[in-house]
Amino acid sequence: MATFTPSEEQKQAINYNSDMVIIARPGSGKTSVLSCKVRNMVSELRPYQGIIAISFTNKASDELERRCKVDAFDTKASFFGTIDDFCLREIIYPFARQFLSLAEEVKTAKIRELPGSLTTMLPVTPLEEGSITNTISFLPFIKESLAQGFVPLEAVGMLAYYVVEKSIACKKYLKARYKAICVDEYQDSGYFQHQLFQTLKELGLTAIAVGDSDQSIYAFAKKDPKYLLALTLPGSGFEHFSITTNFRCHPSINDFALRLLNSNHPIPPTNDMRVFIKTINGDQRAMSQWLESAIPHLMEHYQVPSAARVAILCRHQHSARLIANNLSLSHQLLEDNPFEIAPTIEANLFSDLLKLRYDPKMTAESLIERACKFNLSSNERRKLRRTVLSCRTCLDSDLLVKVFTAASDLVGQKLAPAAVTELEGICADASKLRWFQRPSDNAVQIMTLHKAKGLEFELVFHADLYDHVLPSRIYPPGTYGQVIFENEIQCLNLHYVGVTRAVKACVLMTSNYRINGQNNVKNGEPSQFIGRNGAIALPINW
Ligand SMILES: Nc1ncnc2c1ncn2[C@@H]1O[C@H](COP(=O)(O)OP(=O)(O)OP(=O)(O)O)[C@@H](O)[C@H]1O
Repeated sequence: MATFTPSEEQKQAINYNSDMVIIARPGSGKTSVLSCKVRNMVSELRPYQGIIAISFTNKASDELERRCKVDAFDTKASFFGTIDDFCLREIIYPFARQFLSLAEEVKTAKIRELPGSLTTMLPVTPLEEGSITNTISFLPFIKESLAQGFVPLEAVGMLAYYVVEKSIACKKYLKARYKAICVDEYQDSGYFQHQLFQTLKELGLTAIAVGDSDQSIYAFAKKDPKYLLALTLPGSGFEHFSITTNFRCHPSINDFALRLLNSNHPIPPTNDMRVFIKTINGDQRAMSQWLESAIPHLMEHYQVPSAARVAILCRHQHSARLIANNLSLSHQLLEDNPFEIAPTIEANLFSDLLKLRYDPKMTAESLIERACKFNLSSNERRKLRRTVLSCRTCLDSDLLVKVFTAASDLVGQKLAPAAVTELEGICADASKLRWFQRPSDNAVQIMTLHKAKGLEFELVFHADLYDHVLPSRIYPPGTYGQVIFENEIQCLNLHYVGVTRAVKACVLMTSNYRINGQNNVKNGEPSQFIGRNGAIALPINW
């Protein structure tokens, strides 16, 4: 923290001590601001109290936690994790039993994994359209799922809100234990997350929301920036702050990105333009060939010290895989592992324990804290630490048993055997274990734009800039011949997120052919976003 000297805007946001909403542009230091705020607030608390710090992904949460704990700072009984983690660990598991009958062993499951006898109980209205007023119609399904030992993942928010509303003990606990709630990436909040946030504020917790509606990219999952915007309206009860200076990107990248969103954003003349465009003759495979020489060349030119600071970002996973398969430079392709696709409590624990095996910087203590094991005797704590650390030191042949045992001990109950099916497959396959290893210093990072959210790289190659891909199109009946984009603003936000990941230079990439998700070769027409609002990238002709 010693190296962080806040700007005036950042200082104002750090020093304000009540309910607030911070609109933070890309690279404007929201993680730095949030960690400062958390540390300031925690200093005033008793040892058994803490702050709820919610991030969108475990990766973002780890980063916030790491920054808060710099110099062995004691964050007391604070909670760092995702909203689903919080709902399950702090609300549903401890309090739902008070008035709902739960099976002895309960595990989270996606609706598609539930037995048909349960899913037939779902009402016609999809769960994503659940609200306070129609919760009652979902209750028979939720109650029966719990009785049979399942918490339906899609209903976690609804159930948590229902439990908080019904349980006085839960309200008292949350009020006594936590003094504030900070939610990062609020633009990607859903309905019940927003309701819960407001309820915690009404309970007396200081409520802090941070986000940027221009980085909203999860509308397909029913997340909506309208909840963030509602907090900025007069009368919302939230003081509104903005932090606008982009400390990450070269000024020419920042101006280019802002011009994409706003046709009036001025672009000052520069002889050091850092947004480029390369049109490849061929498809994604030819793109890989060009990248073979372009990456080392631009790394040298911009003095990028390691290939891990270089990213190739794609709209779709199949494109990322295609580029990776044809790139002989050392690279790491970030793929969705099954634990990320269905982030149950068990899945998160397995994932963390496997990461701990390969990452010497991760501590057993951080996993114990994440599991909210605060009331252990020093003997119990030592024993648990040993069990967790055995996942790092054991032989490959013992990995499955060690991870399963450590996860069960962290949860405090033996996990259901069904939870280990994925784990078995992963522990037995060296190529799958690579998902959990830290990126090597000399591997170019290849991932989707969604995965790049919240990350930064010195050099970014932003691929998939094709018509039909970014933006994608829809063809409603009776609109033959018309060009209709599918959620153009979300597509634009995704492009904006991609460009603003770059610190030193960003290369936009398109090609005259493209291979689609069905492996068919199509004509590659350039994306409508290229040149949008007069944001002109410098062509690369070599
Ligand atoms: N006051 C400051 N002075 C100099 N550098 C800063 C300052 N604040 C933040 N930074 C740097 O700017 C970069 C972006 O900060 P951070 O990662 O916190 O941004 P962010 O707002 O979380 O970004 P995004 O929303 O795009 O993910 C980091 O490298 C950080 O160290």
